[in-house]
Amino acid sequence: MSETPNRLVTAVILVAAGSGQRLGYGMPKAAVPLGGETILMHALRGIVASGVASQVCVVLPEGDDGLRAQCDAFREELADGGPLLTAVDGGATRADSVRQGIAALMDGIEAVLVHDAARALTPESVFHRVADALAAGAEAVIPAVPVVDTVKTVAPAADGDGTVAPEVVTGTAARGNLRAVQTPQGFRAATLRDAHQAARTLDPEQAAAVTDDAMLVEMAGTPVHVVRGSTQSLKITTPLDLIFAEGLLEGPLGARWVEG
Ligand SMILES: Nc1ccn([C@@H]2O[C@H](COP(=O)(O)OP(=O)(O)OP(=O)(O)O)[C@@H](O)[C@H]2O)c(=O)n1
Ligand SMILES: C[C@](O)(CO)[C@H](O)COP(=O)(O)O
Repeated sequence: MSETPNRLVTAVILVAAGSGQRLGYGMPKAAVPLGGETILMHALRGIVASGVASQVCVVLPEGDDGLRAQCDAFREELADGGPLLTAVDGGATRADSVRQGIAALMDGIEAVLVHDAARALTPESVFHRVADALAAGAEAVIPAVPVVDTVKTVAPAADGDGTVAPEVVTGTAARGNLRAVQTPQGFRAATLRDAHQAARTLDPEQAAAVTDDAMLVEMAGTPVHVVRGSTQSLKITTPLDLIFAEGLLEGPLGARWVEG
């Protein structure tokens, strides 16, 4: 029978410095209320409950005293023996915010999980699958779920066709090979550091096309392994997503639904 290898000393970088434009609440998304707490607090509690982290490094909107106070209060709430909770200011892009988190990692961290605060309801089991794959020897691990829609590529319609519709289909992706990728994304600490260091040489157009940390590791030619994600790890991006998230918390049984 195979045994689960010992987990690596792990930090979770929780990126929460986004402005939440698409949610449209007029405040940073991490501060938006969800089931009586903020999105930030749901994300933080989920990470700590998973037990994978020796350090949690929260990356906040610069100068947001309210969210920083929530982190300070949570630090007090954590029992002795809980993870070190560090709070730092974020940057202009998600990748900049991740780099701010990397700079604040404590000595001795062997693995890093980068997690979106926007995926505030991620089940503990997903953290475990990512951490266990790293412990088993992977350098990079991402959680993902199968794509349920048919996905096509498009291009602007040629002159004349635009009177009918603005775009035409150029191809249909093979759905069996497609995965919708989530967070937490896990990496050996050196692998993540090197990938983000290399990303500093990208031109602005290339940098804008980088939408997750795994892409940077892929560019370095490092294999990125895939474990099962969860539909409960939805990224709260639009007002409809927030309605779904409220529904998960306030379901008919009055309990948080957990999809392992
Ligand atoms: N400069 C940024 C941009 C994003 N993020 C974080 O990255 C995650 C994914 O980003 P997204 O869901 O796009 O959040 P926002 O940038 O806040 O959303 P929007 O694009 O609608 O403004 C979020 O947890 C967000 O807080 C961050 O830490 N720093
Ligand atoms: C990292 C991510 O959550 C993986 O799906 C996603 O790419 C973040 O995208 P966003 O546009 O920054 O929300």
